[in-house]
Amino acid sequence: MNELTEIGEFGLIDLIKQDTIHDHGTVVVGIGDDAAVLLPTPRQLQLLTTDMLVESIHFDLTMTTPWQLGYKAIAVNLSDIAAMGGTPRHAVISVALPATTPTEFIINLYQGMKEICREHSVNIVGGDTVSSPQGLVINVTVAGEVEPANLVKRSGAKTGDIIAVTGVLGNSAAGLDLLSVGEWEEYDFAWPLVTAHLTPRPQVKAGTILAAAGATSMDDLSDGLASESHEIAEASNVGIRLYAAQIPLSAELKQAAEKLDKQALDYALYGGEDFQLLFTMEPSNYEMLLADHPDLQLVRIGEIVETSQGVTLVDEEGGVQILEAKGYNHFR
Ligand SMILES: Nc1ncnc2c1ncn2[C@@H]1O[C@H](COP(=O)(O)OP(=O)(O)O)[C@@H](O)[C@H]1O
Ligand SMILES: Cc1ncc(C[n+]2csc(CCOP(=O)(O)OP(=O)(O)O)c2C)c(N)n1
Ligand SMILES: [Mg+2]
Ligand SMILES: [Mg+2]
Ligand SMILES: [Mg+2]
Repeated sequence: MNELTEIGEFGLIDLIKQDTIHDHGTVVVGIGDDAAVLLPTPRQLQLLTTDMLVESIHFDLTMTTPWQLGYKAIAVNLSDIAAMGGTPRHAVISVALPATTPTEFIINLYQGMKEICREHSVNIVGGDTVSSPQGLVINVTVAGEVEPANLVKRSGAKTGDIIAVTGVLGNSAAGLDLLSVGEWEEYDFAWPLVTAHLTPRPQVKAGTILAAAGATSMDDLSDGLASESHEIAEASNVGIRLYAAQIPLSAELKQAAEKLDKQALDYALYGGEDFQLLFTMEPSNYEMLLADHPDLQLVRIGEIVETSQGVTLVDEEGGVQILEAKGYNHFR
């Protein structure tokens, strides 16, 4: 059992099918028919999101194990459900595989996917498997649910709201740079950064707590703080003022930045793939949230201002500069 040519498409699907359903009550039909059949929770809004990972664009097989890649492919999608205040329920997974892919690779890829699905009780209810003439492509679609009152869009930020994040930023991008340079095992600061990049933890629990606490807008940080701040500013028709000194940077990121001759703050602003949540909230609600949830690593990084002020960054000396919307952008 070495290459896919030996077991074929259907043999592969049989291998994938095991351990995919956690919530039998909501899956009427899972893998094995023409479509999955799902039972939605009454009076909940249905969320549907999809993100694709393409070899050489989103991952490099010399830097990641298949298990880590599978974990991340699901994680980035759960992150988008989290950013709406929702709970992920079901996933469909499509893979385009070069025919020379070892069967072992696919098994490990799915083990990574199944691990994170187990952590979040997400059912894998279907997918598609095709051959690829060149490079591996993984597309995941996740369905989730949210109470109508807890839905958080990008568009609800109001002047006077605080803007905050759920954890440190920049680790993932620095991790990618360390992986690209190689020999990162030599540095004791590298591990949390490389881990943040290869197996990001989607902030699903935090997302539901923030939603219930009255977040007025929310977005997940896939493209970097600068870019996602602009997304919220535009969708909400507001301005945003961020304070460089308040942006949470890990000690490991600072060490890595020094080693790589880069600015730690630049990783946080423009790096992307941190998959923390960026959200806005009325200050009084935020104070209550902090008191009720010391378990969350929330950090206030700025405030919502008038639209005319645009999106700005206050530097450590108090100087105000326009924050460009640069970050990860396909095709640019
Ligand atoms: N090819 C596409 N066809 C239809 N909608 C798309 C396509 N690509 C992106 N979108 C939509 O555009 C919006 C922004 O996409 P994206 O930047 O990928 O969001 P996110 O950063 O949350 O993953 C989303 O509503 C997404 O569903
Ligand atoms: C080999 C490799 N090169 C570069 C990157 C960096 N990178 C690729 S895509 C991306 C942004 C996030 O991906 P995208 O498809 O834009 O996700 P979305 O915003 O739709 O969630 C970043 C930072 C990477 N992860 N791996
Ligand atoms: Mg997307
Ligand atoms: Mg996304
Ligand atoms: Mg993007």
